[in-house]
Amino acid sequence: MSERLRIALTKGRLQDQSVELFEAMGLDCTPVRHPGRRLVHAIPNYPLDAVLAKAPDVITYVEHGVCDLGIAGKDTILEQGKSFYEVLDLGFGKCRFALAVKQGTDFYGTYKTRRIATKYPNVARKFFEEKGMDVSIIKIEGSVELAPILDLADAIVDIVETGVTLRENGLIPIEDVAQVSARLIVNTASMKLHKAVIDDFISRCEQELERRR
Ligand SMILES: Nc1ncnc2c1ncn2[C@@H]1O[C@H](COP(=O)(O)OP(=O)(O)OP(=O)(O)O)[C@@H](O)[C@H]1O
Ligand SMILES: O=P(O)(O)OC[C@H]1O[C@H](OP(=O)(O)OP(=O)(O)O)[C@H](O)[C@@H]1O
Repeated sequence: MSERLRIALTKGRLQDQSVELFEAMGLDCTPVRHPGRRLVHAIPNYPLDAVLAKAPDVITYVEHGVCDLGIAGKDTILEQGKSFYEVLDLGFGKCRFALAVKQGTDFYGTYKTRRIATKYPNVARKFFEEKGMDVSIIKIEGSVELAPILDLADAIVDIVETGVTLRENGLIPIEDVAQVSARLIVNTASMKLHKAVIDDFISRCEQELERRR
């Protein structure tokens, strides 16, 4: 295996668990554990460079083929589309997309066009299209729970993990939209060009995931 692969890791919540997975697979992740401000790190004992990127950019880098592999949440994958292979559910970063409203709101009991605030407009649009409901989507960049409080929106579609953020802001989930967890994704051309090393990487991942079951 002479060629080196490049993997884009989602910075933030998924980063530590990605590194723990790699270490359990036998990869020396010392450089990624102490990144400083560096964004690219060579794995010394495996032909792999790890790139630290924001979630939507992980998808962009893999789709463009400048990274062969990526780890991204299913939330980002559902939002951004997928012209890549999604090969493994990595079993961490578990949360869900939910539709949530202010406590006491009868969301379905009106004929008015509902206003939906979300960081994930494509996911929200598809969810309501499948219900045949006409809604107005308002894109928010974060702390989406503010939108119903400020009366900008009738409901939100957002990630829920423990439910604490909803609860502390007087909101309740009324419907699940989709389950979310971290996924391993692969560029379609890389899968052919670097088949041996990518197969090796995937099978190491699978062995570790199997051991965890
Ligand atoms: N409670 C949670 N809230 C948000 N994302 C979560 C949660 N639990 C797991 N995740 C996963 O972690 C990924 C990265 O989330 P993280 O909040 O670190 O970055 P982000 O959504 O880009 O936020 P920020 O812009 O604040 O960095 C999400 O795309 C999702 O797949
Ligand atoms: O159910 P919980 O465990 O409370 O987690 C869910 C919250 O975490 C995420 O927000 P994040 O911290 O990423 O900040 P953001 O809203 O600015 O994206 C998400 O958007 C929810 O607000």
